[in-house]
Amino acid sequence: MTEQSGAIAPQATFTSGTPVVLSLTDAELRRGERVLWSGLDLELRRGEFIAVLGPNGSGKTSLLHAILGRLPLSAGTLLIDGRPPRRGSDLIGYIPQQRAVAPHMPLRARDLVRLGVDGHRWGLPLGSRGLRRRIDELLTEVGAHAYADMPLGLLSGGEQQRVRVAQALATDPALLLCDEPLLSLDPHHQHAIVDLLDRRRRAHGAAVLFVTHELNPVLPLVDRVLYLAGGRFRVGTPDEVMTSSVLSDLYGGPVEVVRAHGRYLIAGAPIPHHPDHAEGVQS
Ligand SMILES: Nc1ncnc2c1ncn2[C@@H]1O[C@H](COP(=O)(O)OP(=O)(O)OP(=O)(O)O)[C@@H](O)[C@H]1O
Repeated sequence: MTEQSGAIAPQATFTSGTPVVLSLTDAELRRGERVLWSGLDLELRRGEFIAVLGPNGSGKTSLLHAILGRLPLSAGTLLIDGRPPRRGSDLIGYIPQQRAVAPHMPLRARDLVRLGVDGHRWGLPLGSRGLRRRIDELLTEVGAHAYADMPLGLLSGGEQQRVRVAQALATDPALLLCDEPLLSLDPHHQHAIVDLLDRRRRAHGAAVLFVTHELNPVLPLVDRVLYLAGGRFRVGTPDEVMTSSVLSDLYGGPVEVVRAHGRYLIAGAPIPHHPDHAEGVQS
């Protein structure tokens, strides 16, 4: 059984009158012959935080790619701020899954953030002084200014992740898509990244769709959970979804969920191997 931490109750930053940023209606996504999920109805409002959980291959990253306009739905509709998705939208900030950066790669932290600032810009480019100021502001916001001129490949995983967050915030997005941003970070760095995202959500009303295998580190922020498994899904508050009966139903086998001290302890989900998990245990 694995233990996941998180003790504070989430404080809603949105109401039913808050604008909807993302809406999926009767959405289906296929990859090849396989239906990853279907019949998905989901609305995400400004300031709302949804954790996306599910075993390997259940279609979590593919959902983000559909929202980014990289993968078309096979059925249903997907709207971002009322319009169909398109690549490079200023409305979306994206923190992709971490990949190793070669130490000799000449890209500095500020270069990566610059891609976020002017890679999206349609209008007049920022003057070089304005551009530098904006990049400095973003790096300062995430506490990464000290290593602005360091090659990315020489930064630690946690430092790189801060820089990726700065890049994702560059256009002041209404929607943040985060693909396992806490992977391989120690609890201190996990907390720092979660805190950055939460501050942005509260100060700017960004909605967050957060793909993760570990719910507890973000539990204080989570308004709802979208759990994908075996081509099916459940959406609801953590207490509605993270139950033995819901997860046993989704997995088609016995799963035990215990809530203790504001944490979920889960055992028995029949998942394929994942590097971050003990066998047979799932968040
Ligand atoms: N380019 C592709 N062409 C065809 N199938 C693909 C492609 N990329 C991914 N898939 C398949 O789509 C399925 C869903 O992949 P996806 O990466 O969305 O899952 P995931 O839930 O994010 O998994 P993980 O937890 O391992 O990151 C997988 O079975 C995968 O093999």
